[in-house]
Amino acid sequence: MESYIVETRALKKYYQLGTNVVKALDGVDFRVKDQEFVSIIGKSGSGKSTLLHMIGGLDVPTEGEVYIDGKNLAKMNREQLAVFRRRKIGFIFQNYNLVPDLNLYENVTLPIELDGDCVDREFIDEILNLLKLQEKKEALPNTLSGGQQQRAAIARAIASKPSMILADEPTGNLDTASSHDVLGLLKAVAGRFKQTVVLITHDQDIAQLSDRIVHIEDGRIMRGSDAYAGK
Ligand SMILES: Nc1ncnc2c1ncn2[C@@H]1O[C@H](COP(=O)(O)OP(=O)(O)OP(=O)(O)O)[C@@H](O)[C@H]1O
Repeated sequence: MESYIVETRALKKYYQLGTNVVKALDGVDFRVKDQEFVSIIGKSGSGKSTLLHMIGGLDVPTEGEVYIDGKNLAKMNREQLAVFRRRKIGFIFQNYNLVPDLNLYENVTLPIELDGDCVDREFIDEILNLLKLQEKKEALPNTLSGGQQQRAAIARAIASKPSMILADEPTGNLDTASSHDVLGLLKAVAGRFKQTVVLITHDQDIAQLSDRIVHIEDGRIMRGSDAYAGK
């Protein structure tokens, strides 16, 4: 049987708003193979972020299960889930989330330091080289361009050597040229370090850079858009 690094089964997330129920996810079976680069594409409000949050263990489903590397997230306690998130997953968000008082290098190594781990300086240098940030190591975030800040956020996500990168609209604040630049680099770096990438976008051009595109609409994966569906 094929094994997947990500597998959701009949995943549902409902929000009760007054007398209304918002079905953010309504029965999602989503699978990702190890080292795949998958884009999830869909309109605003279709459920993309909700799905990514469930995969990353940032939120709990109303029904259904999430398996990462064959492990059911619902079976983990808080502590195990926190360790799982830190070790396995690198998150990249649209607004970079860099710490303004720390320079680029310090931002990139912060999660490793917080985890009490040793910083692998050679590895960090290699990442910064690949992301074309070597010259900017000492720079504070507010002196960097949007593209540079997002590349710094990518470096930070990769620095702790997670097996999977979850990226929520990482190019949402960038112009077209920078978006392609950043995405191309993310793809190259993830390939180099054998990382799986799940990326959310509403931009068809960006999605084209991935190995596979999954369409989501009204909390459901559209028929035929998941290449593994029915297998
Ligand atoms: N905490 C919440 N409480 C109530 N409704 C929510 C909550 N979070 C999300 N929703 C609703 O769930 C649906 C899916 O939201 P989600 O953020 O996953 O969409 P999205 O596809 O990521 O949208 P966008 O592209 O605008 O970020 C939307 O209708 C949203 O309003």
